[in-house]
Amino acid sequence: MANDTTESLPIIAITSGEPAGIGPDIILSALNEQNFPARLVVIADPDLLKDRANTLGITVNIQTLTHSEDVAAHKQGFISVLPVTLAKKARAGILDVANSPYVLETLKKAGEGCLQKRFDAIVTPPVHKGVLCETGVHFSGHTEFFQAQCRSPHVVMMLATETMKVALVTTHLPLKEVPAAITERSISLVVKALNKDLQEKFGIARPNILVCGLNPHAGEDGHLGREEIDTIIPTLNKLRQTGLNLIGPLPADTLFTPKYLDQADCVLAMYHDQGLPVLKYSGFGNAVNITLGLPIIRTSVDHGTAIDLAGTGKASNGSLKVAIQHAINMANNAKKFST
Ligand SMILES: NC(=O)c1ccc[n+]([C@@H]2O[C@H](COP(=O)([O-])OP(=O)(O)OC[C@H]3O[C@@H](n4cnc5c(N)ncnc54)[C@H](O)[C@@H]3O)[C@@H](O)[C@H]2O)c1
Ligand SMILES: N[C@H](C(=O)O)[C@H](O)COP(=O)(O)O
Repeated sequence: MANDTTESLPIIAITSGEPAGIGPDIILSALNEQNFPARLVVIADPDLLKDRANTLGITVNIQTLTHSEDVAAHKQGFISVLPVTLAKKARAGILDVANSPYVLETLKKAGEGCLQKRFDAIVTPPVHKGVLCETGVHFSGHTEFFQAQCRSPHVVMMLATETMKVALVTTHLPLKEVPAAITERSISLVVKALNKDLQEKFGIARPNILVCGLNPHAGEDGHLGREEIDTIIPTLNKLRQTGLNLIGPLPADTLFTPKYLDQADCVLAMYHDQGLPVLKYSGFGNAVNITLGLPIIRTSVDHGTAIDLAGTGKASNGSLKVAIQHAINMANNAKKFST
């Protein structure tokens, strides 16, 4: 039975991720190596975790919960599981579309639990977008999945290391669709949501946001593209008039240098592969992915399913540990704000 101290700990739901990937491996190793100051509920098939623990030679006590509320404070070596059953036994390293509904069900349960306040936050190990799409459901990312589930008008993907934060105007969009998606509306919604969450979730009173251009050399005065002149600059100017502290748009190739980064709390990139490769180069394996603009707290790892490493014991659990700790910190902060 939970005591007073236990009850003050946030309940963090952790989904299993793609069962053929490294999600189960890193959950087992992270929860086995470290005590987290929280109540952790892993939403997964308990047999998946037991099988993978055997494969990896990890000794862990896996307890199946009937009600998520019964979860005890996390202790190294103990894993509390809210069960969801796989359609087929998962094989490490071999994707099977038959298990895609299982993956979606774990996400759905985590989101519902958070919306119903049974969980304080969600942490998501990686899913494989391709095998989820093979079911016929279009799945472009957790970000968009939870946006739809929470009916949030606009969300922001932000990845962070200890020294750098990078947020995106567009998320999982084919490159050829990016220019049309860079509009006054999309930039304004993202900048406002980003500014608000940097203040409320990260305690930055007046965030400095460094904004990338879209085109090479930020359009070179219109000779290499007009999106800066037609859309980005006028939109940033309007936003500045509301008191926001925005720098740019600057050419993305030279913006990621200390001269500019030192002045900024966060970089806003126009598209996925403009911003994330820089962040991952600087901190892959220790960064966290945070979805801003949701009514719930959701963090994730900075890497994918690494199918080549599943079941080998070679996957790093660093980013998962960071994602869990961030979720705990954000949940504790949210509790402070609400009391
Ligand atoms: N949070 C998420 O759900 C998430 C994030 C990124 C990618 N993905 C998905 O993962 C799938 C595979 O993507 P990918 O191949 O581009 O990227 P990936 O991150 O799975 O793999 C890229 C490289 O990094 C290595 N790697 C990844 N994670 C590692 C870890 N924890 N420890 C050591 N090495 C690691 C892999 O072995 C591989 O060489 C795709 O479907 C993609 O959409 C999901
Ligand atoms: N864009 C993320 C990355 O490159 O790390 C990744 O695809 C995960 O996105 P979701 O959190 O939306 O699944």
